[in-house]
Amino acid sequence: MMIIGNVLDQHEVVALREAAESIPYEDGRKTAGRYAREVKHNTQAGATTERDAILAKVKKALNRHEVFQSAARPRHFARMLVSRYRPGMAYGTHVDDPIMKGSRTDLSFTLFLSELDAYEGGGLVIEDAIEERVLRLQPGDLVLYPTSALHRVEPVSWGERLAVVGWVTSWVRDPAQREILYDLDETTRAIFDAYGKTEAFDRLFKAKSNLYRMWAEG
Ligand SMILES: O=C(O)CCC(=O)C(=O)O
Ligand SMILES: [Fe+2]
Repeated sequence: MMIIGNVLDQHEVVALREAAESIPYEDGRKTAGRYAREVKHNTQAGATTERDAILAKVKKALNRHEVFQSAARPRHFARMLVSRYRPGMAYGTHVDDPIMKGSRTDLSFTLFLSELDAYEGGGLVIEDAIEERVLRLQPGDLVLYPTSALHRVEPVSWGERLAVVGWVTSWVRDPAQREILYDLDETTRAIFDAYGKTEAFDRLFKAKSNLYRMWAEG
């Protein structure tokens, strides 16, 4: 699990939030699986060109974001939604579908759009083996988490919570392998910054690239 700050800058967040405020929403149960449907009480933007323009901007921001790329290694986005919670809405404990629109879902993300003082409640709660984490992030910040995790959205008691949620099919399916590649990205960058493109750098970068190729699926 990872929090990635400033995926959108303040200017971009305001523009996307305003766009998200003025499009039509429909019952979120439309895209929920058999059991998740029982506990999903929210709305999501219907398929309009305005919604698609919002999602395209988010996709572009994620594709140019080095940390997101290094952590998620997206092959593509299986699905993206603009979601809206108003008072009384919540999404109870569930797991997301393993396959969406014919693609395996490896990682889920929530990109928060609303100001923290624009709603009460609405924390994203993610369970791991040891504890539950409650996340309520600043607009423009994103949490990336394994799609395998149980999670929920706490009831919104006041205001409005807007977010873009999405699912990534990763080139590298195994989280342990993704972590090794992420560490090697960080290390190669640090060695390059400190010593430049030395022979040792070339050898390390070659090893990283070869591991990536070995593990990449598709
Ligand atoms: O809105 C969120 O933070 C997560 C929503 C969610 O779990 C889902 O749409 O499957
Ligand atoms: Fe979910």
